[in-house]
Amino acid sequence: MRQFEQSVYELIVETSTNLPADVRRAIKRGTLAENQDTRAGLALSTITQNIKMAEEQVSPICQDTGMPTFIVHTPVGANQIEMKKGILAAIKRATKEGKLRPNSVDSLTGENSGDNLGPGTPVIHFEQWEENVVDIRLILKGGGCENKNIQYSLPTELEGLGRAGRDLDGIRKCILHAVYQAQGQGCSAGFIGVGIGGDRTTGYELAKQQLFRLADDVNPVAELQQLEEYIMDKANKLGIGTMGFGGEVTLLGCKIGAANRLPASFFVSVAYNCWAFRRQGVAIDPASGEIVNWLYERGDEVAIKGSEEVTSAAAGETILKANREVILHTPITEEQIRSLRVGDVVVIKGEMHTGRDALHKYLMDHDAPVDLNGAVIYHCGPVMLQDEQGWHVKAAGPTTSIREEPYQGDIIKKFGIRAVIGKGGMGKKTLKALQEHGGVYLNAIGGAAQYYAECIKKVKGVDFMEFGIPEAMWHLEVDGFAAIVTMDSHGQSLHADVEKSSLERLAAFKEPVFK
Ligand SMILES: O=C(O)C[C@H](O)C(=O)O
Ligand code: SF4
Repeated sequence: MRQFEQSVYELIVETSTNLPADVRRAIKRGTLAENQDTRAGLALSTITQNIKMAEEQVSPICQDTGMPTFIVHTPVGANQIEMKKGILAAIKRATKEGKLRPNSVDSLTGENSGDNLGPGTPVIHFEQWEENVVDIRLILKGGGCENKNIQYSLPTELEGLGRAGRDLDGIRKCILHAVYQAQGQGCSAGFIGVGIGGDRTTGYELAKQQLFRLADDVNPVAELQQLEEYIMDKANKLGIGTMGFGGEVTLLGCKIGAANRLPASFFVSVAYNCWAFRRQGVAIDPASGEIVNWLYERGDEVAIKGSEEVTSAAAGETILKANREVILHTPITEEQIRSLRVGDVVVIKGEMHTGRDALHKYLMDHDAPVDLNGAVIYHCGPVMLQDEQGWHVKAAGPTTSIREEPYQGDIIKKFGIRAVIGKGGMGKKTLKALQEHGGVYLNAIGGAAQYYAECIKKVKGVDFMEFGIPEAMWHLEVDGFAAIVTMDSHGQSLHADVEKSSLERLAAFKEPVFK
């Protein structure tokens, strides 16, 4: 069984660091369909560059390596208990080596187990089959896109689309709405798996199972194939675009499955997956435990570059080309912030401090361990490794900022923070605080964890390690850290604008299509 554990370890590393070929092709199609000189086009170039960097460095594509979920088919008589032990050991090793972020958090105490093991994590589904091979598939789906999953109970009323009944047309409306409500927060352009029917639990399971289909397969059920094509076409007319920046490409894949339901229930469950769509699988010889073959074509066989060649790994360069570029040295003054407008590209040199859910809650009624006057807060939960020289950043992209909405405005004012970096945008309360205090919200490219890790030159220190690695407050020295102003100190928010215009576009699909 020792070899089995090694095989699962290889599966985990491959899944976390190398996007499979079908996903790369979908991203490449998206890149070619997007206007290169827009914010969305440039974000796609950054994503492309990040995918290459992760592959070359064998490091996580995104810092959020998600909830490891295994679907395992075993021959009759195979020892599933031993296999489970092998999977757990492989998870532990991959975490220790920085291929997975410690992501298993006690829901009552908030304590991070540190090794990705704990009640309910990882998720392992075993099923027997009559083949003489072990088939293991793994998906690493991050928390930000998981938060954008949605389940509808038909009939219902939907914003922009009106009544959705218990028929194919009602299902159509739910799926379009699911894409709309995700906006850029799940790191669009995304992939969706849809489960029609089942109960609340199996509906979501069915939705997630769809994500194991190939991105470019053809649905064997004719009406579902038709619906998939319709959704791909119309969702890409919503104008949400990559990272919610507006643009032509909002959805990269749509896979729909159906199961029977109870007479009283009619669920449509949607699993939203970010562009960092990490899933792979291996067939394993049950006797030796060795990998026989990979179940999805591996990414290194497909060049990811789009029409525009992205060659330089120098962070910042790609998104700088088309926009006004402003270099900010920390600490930042109010005057500098007031000169910034939505659409500007900012390049930060100096210090930034990470802070996410646990820290924001804490700072509401405690002092900060460092002076935050003129400071930059980065919504980020990095992957970190420690050796004799100290801490090293292995992956460090932004996390979804909206979770901090209840705290952010107050914290900006209390500590004199000037810039908040994250992704997906924030709400009205934060916008008001930015205006009153003189602050700015900067959108980094979600999932581009290698790209941003390269901008971090030094780890200067850390506070609150008791919150666990992702939630601790890391003090980082950065250079060339580029992000886009999407909320400024003059009351402008790109996120509010895109949300409004995409709702108007959604409403254009109100009339029945499938009778
Ligand atoms: O937890 C994270 O690092 C990011 C998360 O996946 C998110 O999208 O917000
Ligand atoms: S940060 Fe974005 S790319 Fe990474 S897991 Fe979250 S949603 Fe996916």
